[in-house]
Amino acid sequence: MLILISAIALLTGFLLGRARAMGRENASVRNQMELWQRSFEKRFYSILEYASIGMASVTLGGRIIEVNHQFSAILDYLKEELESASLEDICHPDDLALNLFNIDRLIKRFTDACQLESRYLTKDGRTVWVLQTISLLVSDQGTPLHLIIQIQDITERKQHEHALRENEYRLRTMLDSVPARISYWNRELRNEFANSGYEEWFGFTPEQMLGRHFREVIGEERYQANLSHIEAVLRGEPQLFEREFTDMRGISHYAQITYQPDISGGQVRGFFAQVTDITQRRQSEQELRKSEQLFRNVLENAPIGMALVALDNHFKQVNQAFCRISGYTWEELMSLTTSDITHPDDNQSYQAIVQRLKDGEIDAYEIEKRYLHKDGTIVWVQLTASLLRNESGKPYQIIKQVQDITERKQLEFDLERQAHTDYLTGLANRRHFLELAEHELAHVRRYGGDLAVAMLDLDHFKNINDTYGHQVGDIVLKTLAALCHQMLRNVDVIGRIGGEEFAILFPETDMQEAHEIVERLRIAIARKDVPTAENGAIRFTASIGIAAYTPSDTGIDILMSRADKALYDAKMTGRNRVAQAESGP
Ligand SMILES: Nc1nc2c(ncn2[C@@H]2O[C@H](COP(=O)(O)OP(=O)(O)OP(=O)(O)O)[C@@H](O)[C@H]2O)c(=O)[nH]1
Repeated sequence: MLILISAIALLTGFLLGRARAMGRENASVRNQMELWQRSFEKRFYSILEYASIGMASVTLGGRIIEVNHQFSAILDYLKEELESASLEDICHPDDLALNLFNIDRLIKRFTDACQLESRYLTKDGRTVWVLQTISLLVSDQGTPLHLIIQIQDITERKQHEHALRENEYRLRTMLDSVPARISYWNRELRNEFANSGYEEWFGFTPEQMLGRHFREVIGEERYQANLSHIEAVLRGEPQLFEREFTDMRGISHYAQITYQPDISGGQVRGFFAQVTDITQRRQSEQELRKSEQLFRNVLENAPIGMALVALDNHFKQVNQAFCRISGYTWEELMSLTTSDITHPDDNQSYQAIVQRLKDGEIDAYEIEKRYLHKDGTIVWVQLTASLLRNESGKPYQIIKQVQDITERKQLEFDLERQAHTDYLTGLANRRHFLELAEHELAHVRRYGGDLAVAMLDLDHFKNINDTYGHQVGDIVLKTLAALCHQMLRNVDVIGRIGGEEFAILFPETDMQEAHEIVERLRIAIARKDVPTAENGAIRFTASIGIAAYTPSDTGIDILMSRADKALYDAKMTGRNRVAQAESGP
């Protein structure tokens, strides 16, 4: 009501003042005025009471005298509750001081009214943002009477503004944390946005970038270099290119640049620029290329064969040395697998070890194996294989290094043969014969079966030597070896165990069979002509003792010594004959 009265008082005061000034102050006018005053009173009362703006009449000391409906509605109070409250009760504590300061300025007449956004508290403590106008009501004499406070609820707008600011803040924080320079340029090439990345390279903060021309930011030279891309993006064509450049600190970078047009309604309004530092990527790409080149060079020029093989055994890459070793061309090998060139006898064991590698049981292996050269010959190789894994540790290829060791292998075989063989006759030497015989005896003792041994000694060999010479004696020895080879089975082992002493091992043979065989051999020997240069053909004979295995032959020496005894008997009973050993030691 006081607001109303105050407003009417102001208005009637104004009208009466005007009437006085016009010199027409008389009773009828005064009456008329009072009528107006009453009429206004009624109309303003309803207008102000139900105005959409909250209004309050407040004493100069801050006590609320009267509020309209909207004022109490905004603050969620009953009108009566507010009319006994003070400004301190409803102002937000953080805004109270400013409000009191402004009221003080009004009272001191430094200003007529003050408008500001301020926070109030509702009855239940909620914060309400209002647009607040405070004005001072003064008497005719100019004495301050009351304060009139008008408030408009702007909480929703403030919340939107706050949300917008939050979003902007988040977006900028996000864009500032992106490891790239991001900016927006309008058609006039003036900057409208830039993240903080530009400062490091070009020396401009995002704020300093705003409104600057593209040329000014990146410099004339770079601007000219990029002009064709700028023109293209302004035609609506997205751009992607790379540039090497030095930043303001003298550090050189390799950058990938994208320009994305901002098109609206078919018109290019501007473009987004994104500059990504790809220096490290470029360096690692270059290093990778270098190491790949190096690897290729090493592979190609390596003196040993090298091959990259897929897990399905297909060749993926081979060098010249590998082609030489295998006899196949690069193209041929690319359609072959390692099994295709592996000797069939080695393939099974080879595949087994490759499988262990693929299964991750082992990371590398080294073996000697046989390849089949394209021309069908056997190539012995020493092969070293290592598993290659991808970045996630999964096996994906095998790298193989292959050395041709055929010559070395041949030498080894020759040496081994020499170590086992009698140089004159080519038969097994004493040591090797004993090894084989011992092995055979162990087999029989374990699994059962027959085994016989014959000891053979040339008769009066000394006479042959003495009569025809040592050379003829050698020929006789070789002739005997050849005859044995000719007449005995492949499984029989023949050894020269002394000067003119020989031993023959007959696996799976009993005494009777052995006897028949050596008897035939004895006859053949006796009938064999040995041609000599000076004396025509000569003949020689041999005495043979045989022993068949019995369980009491616990070692080959026992079995052989029984055969030796029989040989002695054969010698003693006239030579050129076969004698059987008694069974048992
Ligand atoms: N030509 C030649 N003679 C050898 C070789 N090794 C041993 N002899 C000879 O073989 C002869 C063996 O003679 P003896 O042990 O007396 O036996 P033998 O003359 O055959 O008489 P019996 O065995 O009793 O029939 C010796 O004269 C040896 O020099 C050899 O490699 N070449």
